[in-house]
Amino acid sequence: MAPLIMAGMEDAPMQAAYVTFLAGSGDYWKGVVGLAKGLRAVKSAYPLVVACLPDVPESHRRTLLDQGCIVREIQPVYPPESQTHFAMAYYVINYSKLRIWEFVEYERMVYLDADIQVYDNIDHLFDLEAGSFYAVKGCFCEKTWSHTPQYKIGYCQQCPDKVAWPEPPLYFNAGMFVHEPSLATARALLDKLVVTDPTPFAEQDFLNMFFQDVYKPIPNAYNLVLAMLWRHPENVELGSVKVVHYCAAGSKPWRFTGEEANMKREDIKMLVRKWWDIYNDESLCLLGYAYRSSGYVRICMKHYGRE
Ligand SMILES: O=c1ccn([C@@H]2O[C@H](COP(=O)(O)OP(=O)(O)O)[C@@H](O)[C@H]2O)c(=O)[nH]1
Ligand SMILES: OC[C@H]1O[C@H](O[C@@H]2[C@@H](O)[C@H](O)[C@@H](O)[C@H](O)[C@@H]2O)[C@H](O)[C@@H](O)[C@H]1O
Ligand SMILES: [Mn+2]
Repeated sequence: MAPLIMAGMEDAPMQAAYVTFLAGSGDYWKGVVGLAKGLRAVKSAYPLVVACLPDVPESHRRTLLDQGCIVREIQPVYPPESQTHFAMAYYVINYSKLRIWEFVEYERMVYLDADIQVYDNIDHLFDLEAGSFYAVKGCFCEKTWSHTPQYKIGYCQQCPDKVAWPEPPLYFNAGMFVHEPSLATARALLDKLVVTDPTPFAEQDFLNMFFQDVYKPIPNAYNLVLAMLWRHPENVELGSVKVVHYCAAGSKPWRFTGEEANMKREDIKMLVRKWWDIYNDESLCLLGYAYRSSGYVRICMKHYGRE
């Protein structure tokens, strides 16, 4: 039987949204505020959903609501007990990202880490063909990968011809990806997680394994992992980068000191300044932006003869 489609529903816009993840009472909320303002700056047509763990303070949630975010509390997801040492101890909380597959009010979501900024409109990602998992290929050259066989032989998928590696599966950075929420997928992820030993890159390793057969790489411009600037500068065209991922050690703009390795580079300092320009731009606050972009301001200015 043909699905019931109400008149006019056949061309209803797809329910889609950007989504990020916020945990703890630390300062990552500043990353989310920056991201919300950055998406407004590039005139994105989609909202930003924030999947918040219960430990995110009310004051931080209020700030995100004031920035027009849709705040959704999620319950934590923990990996099975193990002796695994994560590349970063706090990576254990990142498994909670898996909850975003439960946001089934959306057909399509673009996930962005809170330490990401969007500098060019990427709304077209929502129109990618359904059925695949889209993300940008990671890089194995940083010391954080020293536990892996590919690091030990100097293999990286960003320069696959440099050192031979027999048919490696492609591996994405899980700071940004396009996905399709589904309760069946959410269930399958959690069922698989309970029987999968944790590994150093936590949910990033797990997602790569789970979506290995449907993963489709998208260009580096959609998730510039900062280490690419010094590890594979030949693969980076800074002028055409759409999304910057401040994941290199010491590069989080809201706690930037410039002390860590590579943080005195001019391109890094420029990208951190760019992030702050957006974060500090009052015109991108929800209220200012809404009034300015609606007719409201024009009516007021006409009324007071200031148009
Ligand atoms: O204290 C924390 C640590 C991490 N995160 C979230 O988890 C994501 C992944 O952590 P992070 O970006 O630091 O990992 P990286 O990409 O730098 O390896 C962050 O972007 C945040 O969205 C958070 O909300 N609070
Ligand atoms: O929990 C594991 C994390 O793994 C990823 O971060 C890492 C990793 O990708 C390394 O490849 C890089 O060397 C490193 O810089 C980067 O921070 C994701 O960005 C993050 O969201 C999260 O999934
Ligand atoms: Mn990140």
